[in-house]
Amino acid sequence: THSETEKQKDSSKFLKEFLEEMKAENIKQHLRKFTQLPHLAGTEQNLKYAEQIQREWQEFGLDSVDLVHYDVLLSYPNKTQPNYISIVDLLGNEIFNTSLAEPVPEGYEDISDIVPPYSAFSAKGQPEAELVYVNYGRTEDFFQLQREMGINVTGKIVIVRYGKIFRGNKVKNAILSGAKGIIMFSDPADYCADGVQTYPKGWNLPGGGAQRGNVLNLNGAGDPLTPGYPAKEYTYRSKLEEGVGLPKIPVHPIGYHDAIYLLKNMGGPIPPNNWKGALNVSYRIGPGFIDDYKNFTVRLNIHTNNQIARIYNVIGQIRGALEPDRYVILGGHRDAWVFGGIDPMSGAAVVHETVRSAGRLLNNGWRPKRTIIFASWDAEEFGLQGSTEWAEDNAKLLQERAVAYINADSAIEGMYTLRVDCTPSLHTLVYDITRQISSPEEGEENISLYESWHKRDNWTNNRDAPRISKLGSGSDFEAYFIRLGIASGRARYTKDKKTERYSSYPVYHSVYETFEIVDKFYDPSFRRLEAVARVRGGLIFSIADSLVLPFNVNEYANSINMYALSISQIGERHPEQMQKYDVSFNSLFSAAANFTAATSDFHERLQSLNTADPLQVRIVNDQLMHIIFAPSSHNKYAGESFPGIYDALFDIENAADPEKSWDEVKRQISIASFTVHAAAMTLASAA
Ligand SMILES: O=C(O)CC[C@H](NS(=O)(=O)N[C@@H](CC(=O)O)C(=O)O)C(=O)O
Ligand SMILES: [Zn+2]
Ligand SMILES: [Zn+2]
Repeated sequence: THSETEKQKDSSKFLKEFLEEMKAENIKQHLRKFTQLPHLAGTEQNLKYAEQIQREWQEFGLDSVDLVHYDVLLSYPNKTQPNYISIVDLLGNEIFNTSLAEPVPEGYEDISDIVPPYSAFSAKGQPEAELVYVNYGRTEDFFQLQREMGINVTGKIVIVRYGKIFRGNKVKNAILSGAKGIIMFSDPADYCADGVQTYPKGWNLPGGGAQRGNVLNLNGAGDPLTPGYPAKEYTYRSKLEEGVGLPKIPVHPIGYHDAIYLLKNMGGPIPPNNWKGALNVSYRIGPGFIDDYKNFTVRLNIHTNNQIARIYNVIGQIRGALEPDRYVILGGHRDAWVFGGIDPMSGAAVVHETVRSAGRLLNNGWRPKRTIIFASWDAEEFGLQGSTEWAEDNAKLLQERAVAYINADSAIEGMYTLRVDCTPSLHTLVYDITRQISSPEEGEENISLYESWHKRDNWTNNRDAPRISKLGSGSDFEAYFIRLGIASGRARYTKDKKTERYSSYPVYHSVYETFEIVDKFYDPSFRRLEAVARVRGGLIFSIADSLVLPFNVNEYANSINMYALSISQIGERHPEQMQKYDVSFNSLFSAAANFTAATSDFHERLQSLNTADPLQVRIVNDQLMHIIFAPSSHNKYAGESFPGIYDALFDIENAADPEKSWDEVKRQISIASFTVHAAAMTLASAA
């Protein structure tokens, strides 16, 4: 009886109510409530928070809320044998030791169970060697050290600064270069913004602060002992030492007060200027110390234990009224290194308010067409464990039924504007939603978030719209986007990338990530978090409640053509080899052209779709469900398009066997071409 237009009107009425209901003040209370105590994955307190979230989501009115547990490999410092780094003299006497903990922020002096800074999953050991400084420890930095400076790090301990790429890639590069240990430090150049004071007077990292984090190279494996399968009680586990992605050498993080002692006495060549940080040292490369330090070396003392622990996901559901077997997922992690004031609880507080608002709407008679799943993941900091295990556990169902995944990790990393990374088919929806949300900025009450974002971060190349980036990895969407191919996205408030060059945010993964750092500096009005809640919530609502999925396949075609052009341009840098080995991108270009034709044909048919025929609508929606991408092999945080071709072309000018390397390029081009053709076929008319 209710015509489609009537239904559409109801849905947009409910969407408006849903967004209005989310309040800054509530988000502030949620954040305060869940950041008073350290809640590291695998600890009692993190289970208590899981049970509290389960209770409150039930009270908010969700249809069901369950705790789902897995037994995964985690990693903790040894409480009786703390980790530290020493400078030792010829007799092995420790003449300098790094700190064992960060100075506790005021107001938190009575808190116990603050895990000291450590590199989770580091190997145990006490290697002793000369230091070599290798900038950010990126692939290009090690190339420069070895190829231009002729310095070999075999048997040495490398010291690198945090920033630019995922720390697991730095460790992998050090191992591949033969180092027997690696130290990572936070340099003020990367973890202190100009003109800002250190916490608690400002939001910069204090000299005694350090960045915790895992140093795995999992390539999506989740639990290192049960790759590909959920870590349930019955699951077969490999031996501890055979776990996937575990580093073979000791790793440890330090702050810049300690780093100065290790760097200031180093000898060897002065580095290029772009290797220099902001400390008052020469950043000489080594190996080893000079002057009265010349007989001293450095020793890592790492006693960290890898151990299996139980983790808990909270899974809440609102059953769909029309298509209960189609899932829209909003997932963010709950486990923190310490208090998690930004990472992840600024995101978890946003999820809490989204669930509360959805529960209110359910009470007022609304029910989404498709099922909405809310997830509070555990052990994300230990390698995306909770989200990956649940994806492995439910792979079959999710492959067939999940239509979209929106991530809900930290909701703020800066005070400048919105940041969105998502699959191309979601671009149009993101712009549509942000036009319906008011800007959170002072004095911008009458303009939309879209306009505020557009003004501050316009797409640089040929496009007059707010910039949207490719998805990388480094958070819980990985298994859903990369492994299961589900359309995914993430949104948060960010810094001005044009000026603020430091990496992530200064207090990232330190004890100084408290409720206060958000309340005093990042978002005193909590309007920014309210705006992010409305973006994430608006996406979930629209995808769950629309008749035809709001995915724009033409956006997809534009991106595929752009990616094909840019990957071919990397190949074209070597015209003679391409000629010699008969390498061509034509098959990729014609696949992209075929895909473009299929998407515009599909878009045409969509205009004349008989929306009153549920079967026709279902067929079209199923075609809209599936997509292609992967994290960069050199930086897990970065997204790479046509990653197979990109990796085959990487550094090919230095290939040991050019014919073999160019042959691999040809193989990867054909795989990519097939994948694009397959995507085109899913869109072809089902008749
Ligand atoms: O193991 C992984 O893949 C990532 C784990 C963990 N991710 S996280 O710090 O919670 N997420 C961060 C990662 C990042 O800085 O981009 C974020 O999304 O802001 C990390 O980067 O140490
Ligand atoms: Zn984190
Ligand atoms: Zn996080």
